Amino acid sequence: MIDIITQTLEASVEAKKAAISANDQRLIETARRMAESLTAGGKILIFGNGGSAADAQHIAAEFVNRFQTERIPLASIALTTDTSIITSIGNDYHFDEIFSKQVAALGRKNDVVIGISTSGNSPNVIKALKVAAQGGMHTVAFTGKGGQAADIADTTITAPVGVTARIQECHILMGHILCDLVDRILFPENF
Ligand SMILES: O=C(CO)[C@@H](O)[C@H](O)[C@H](O)[C@H](O)COP(=O)(O)O
Ligand SMILES: [Zn+2]
Repeated sequence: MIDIITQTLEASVEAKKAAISANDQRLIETARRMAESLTAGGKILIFGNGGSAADAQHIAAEFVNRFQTERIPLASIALTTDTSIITSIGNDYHFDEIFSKQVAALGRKNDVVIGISTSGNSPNVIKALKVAAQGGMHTVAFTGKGGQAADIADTTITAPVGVTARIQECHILMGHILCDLVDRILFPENF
């Protein structure tokens, strides 16, 4: 059993190294775009399914509350939390629309919209990225190796490995890096 633990650790480390070297420039560009949107009064909308829904909520909380430096709250909403909105859309229309309807209702031009999908193919994430793009929002896909989301989003942050759990471990690392970079751009006096 200890070998499983050791192998998992090694796989996670290797996955993160591969993800960072594949996305370092895109992370900097995305952080700049997020900071620009927030400075202009925009917000960050984030969504995904399962573990990625948890990641969406986790990252949105880092912006609204704080990450590592004391600073004003930053506008971010995870579209994965309101069960009345999600169940009514899923029940009255279709589960594929649970995020896109929220983007249509809440999103504004120049907001940054982040869709997280380890497969890159979840229909509700794809649909929401499309609606965001139609609304003039900047779209970012967090995926595994790519998928349909990569064909839609303005920027795709990949985790070039095949295991969903390893992809998610890369996503939350890169999500935290974005939080840190945005804070350093917006509040340089704090560093
Ligand atoms: O967290 C895990 C697996 O580690 C699962 O809950 C996973 O998030 C779910 O199967 C999702 O439905 C997968 O969707 P996606 O990441 O492919 O868009
Ligand atoms: Zn998971």
